[in-house]
Amino acid sequence: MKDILLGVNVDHIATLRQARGTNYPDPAHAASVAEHAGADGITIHLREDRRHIQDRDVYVMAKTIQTRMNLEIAVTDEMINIALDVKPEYVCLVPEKREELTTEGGLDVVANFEKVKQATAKLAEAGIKVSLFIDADKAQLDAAKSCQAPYVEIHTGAYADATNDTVLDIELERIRSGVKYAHDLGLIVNAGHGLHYHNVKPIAAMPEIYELNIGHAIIARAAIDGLDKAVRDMKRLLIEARS
Ligand SMILES: CC(=O)[C@@H](O)[C@H](O)COP(=O)(O)O
Ligand SMILES: NCC(=O)COP(=O)(O)O
Repeated sequence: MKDILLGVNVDHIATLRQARGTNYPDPAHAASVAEHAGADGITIHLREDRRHIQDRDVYVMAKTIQTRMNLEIAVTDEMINIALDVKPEYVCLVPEKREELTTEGGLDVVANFEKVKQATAKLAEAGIKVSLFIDADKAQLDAAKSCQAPYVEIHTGAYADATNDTVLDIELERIRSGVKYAHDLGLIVNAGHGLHYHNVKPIAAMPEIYELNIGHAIIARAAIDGLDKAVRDMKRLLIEARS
C-alpha cells in the first residue's frame, strides 16, 4: 500500500510566541526542523484574528519552506488576496468563527457554493492547488467536486473528540465512507484535525487518503520530547499504519 504523507501544522509554535509577544519560538524555524525530521509539507493557518500565525510568518515561510506550504485561510477577499500574493503550492479553504477555540466543523460548500467556487477558480487560475476542508458528508463532497477543487481535507474532529467507543466507531465509519466516496469522485483526499499518536492509525490505514495534516498533537509532544522526535514518531506511526 502506498505511503501516506504527513503535513505538519506549526500554528501552535506561533501560539507559544504570541503568548508573550516575543519573537521566539519562530514557526519558520520549527518548519525547518519538521521538514528535516521527515515532514512532507508544512501547514499554517492564517486566521483573520491572527491569534497565532502572522502575515510575516506566511511571507517568511514562503521563502524558507523546502517541501511545500499548505496555507489554510477563510474564504474572504482579504485572505484570498494574501494567498494570490504569496502563491503557496496549496491553499486549504476552511471555515472560521472568531469565537471558536479551534476549527469546529467543515466548510459549508453547499450553502456557500458560488462563493467557494469563485474563490477556488481564482486560486486555481494562479496555479495554486485548492483543497476544501469539509465534513465527510456526501452532499458537501459532491459540492466540492462541482467547485472543481482537486483536493478535499476530511474533518476528523468528531472522531478525535469522541468520548466513547460507540461514537468513535460511528465517526470512524462515517469518515471511512466519506473518504471512499470522495476518492470515487476523483478527488484527492486528505484528512486532519485533532489527530494524535493514539488515534491516528485507523485513519492513516485508509488506503484512499493521500495526506494527513497534524499539528496540535505534534507540537504538544514536542514540548516534552522535542520537535524532531515528535515528527519522526508520527511519521513512523503513519508508515506502520500502511504496512
Ligand atoms: C482546519 C483545521 O482543522 C486546522 O488546520 C486549523 O488550523 C485549526 O485551527 P487552530 O490551528 O487555530 O487550532
Ligand atoms: N487541517 C488540520 C491541521 O492542519 C492540523 O489540525 P490539528 O492537528 O492541529 O488539530
